[in-house]
Amino acid sequence: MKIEGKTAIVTGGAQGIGEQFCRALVDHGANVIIADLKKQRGEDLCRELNKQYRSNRAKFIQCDVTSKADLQNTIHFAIKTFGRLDILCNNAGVTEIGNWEKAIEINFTSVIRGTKLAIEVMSTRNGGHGGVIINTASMGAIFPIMGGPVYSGTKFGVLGFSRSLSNLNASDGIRVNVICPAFVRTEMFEASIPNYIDSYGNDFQKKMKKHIVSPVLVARGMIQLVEDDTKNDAVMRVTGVRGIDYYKFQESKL
Ligand SMILES: NC(=O)C1=CN([C@@H]2O[C@H](COP(=O)(O)OP(=O)(O)OC[C@H]3O[C@@H](n4cnc5c(N)ncnc54)[C@H](O)[C@@H]3O)[C@@H](O)[C@H]2O)C=CC1
Ligand SMILES: CCCCC/C=C\C=C\C(=O)C/C=C\C/C=C\CCCC(=O)O
Repeated sequence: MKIEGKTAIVTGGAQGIGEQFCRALVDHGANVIIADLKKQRGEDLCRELNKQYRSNRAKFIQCDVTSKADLQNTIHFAIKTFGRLDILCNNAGVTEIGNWEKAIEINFTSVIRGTKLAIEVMSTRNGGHGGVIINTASMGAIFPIMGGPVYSGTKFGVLGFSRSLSNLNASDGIRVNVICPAFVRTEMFEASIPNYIDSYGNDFQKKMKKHIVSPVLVARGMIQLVEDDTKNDAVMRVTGVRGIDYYKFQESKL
C-alpha cells in the first residue's frame, strides 16, 4: 500500500513504540490518529508533528481501548476527519504487574474488538477501500516469558487471533499482520525489569543487552508490513540478534 494520503489509527500512540509508529506514518505522508489514554503526551506529540511537517495530518483523540464506545468513536473520528480508514495499529499494551485481568482486556480483548470494528469500515464488501491491520504482539508470543505468564499468554492470543484472519485478504481486501519485537527500552520495559530479575536472575540486565531493539527499528518494520502488499498473515520479528525478519510457522494441513 502506498502510505501517502492514507489514514491510520495508532492505539497507544502517545509514547514508546506507538509514538514511533505515529512519527513514521506521518513521515510517509499519512494522516494519523494518535489514540491514547494519555492526553497531555498525545496532544504534545500531535502538535510537534503538525509543526514539523507544516500540516494538520496528526490528530489526537483520548481513547481507552477497553471501552467499545471509545474505539467506535476513534474510528468515526478518523472517517469524519479524513474521510477514510486504511491502517489500524492495535498497539496499546500493558504489563500484568498489579492487575492481570486488566492486561488481558487491554492486550487481547481490545485488539480483537479494534480489529472487528475496523473490519466493518475497511471491508470492500461494505464499500470500504480495504486496508492493513498491524497487531503488536511480542517475541513473548513465540517464546514464554518467565515472570510474565499472563502478558505472554495475551501475546500468544494476539498472534493466534491475527493469523486466523488470513482469509480476510481475499474476501474483504484486508491484510492482517503481526509484529513481534524483542526488548524495547520504553516505560513499560523499564517498569518490568525487577520482575525479570526475579525470574531470570541478577545478571538479567547483562544477558538482555543483545536483545534490545530501538522503537525506531520496530516502526521501520511496521512501515514495511504496510507498504508490502504481499504481506498477509506475516509474523515479523524485530530482534537484537536478527534485526527485521519473518518467523515461519508450520503450514496448516487444512
Ligand atoms: N517495550 C517492550 O519491550 C515491548 C513492547 N511490546 C508491545 O508494544 C506495545 C507498546 O508498548 P511500549 O511502547 O513498550 O509501552 P509504553 O508503556 O511505552 O506505551 C504504551 C502506550 O499505551 C497506552 N495505553 C495503555 N493502556 C491503554 C488503554 N487502555 N487505552 C489506550 N491506550 C493505552 C499508554 O498510555 C502508552 O502511551 C505493547 O503492546 C507491548 O506489549 C512488544 C514487545 C516488546
Ligand atoms: C512482567 C512481564 C511483562 C513484560 C512486559 C515488558 C516488556 C515486554 C517485553 C516483550 O514483550 C519482549 C519479550 C520477550 C522477548 C525478548 C527477547 C527474546 C529475543 C530472543 C531472540 O531474539 O531469539
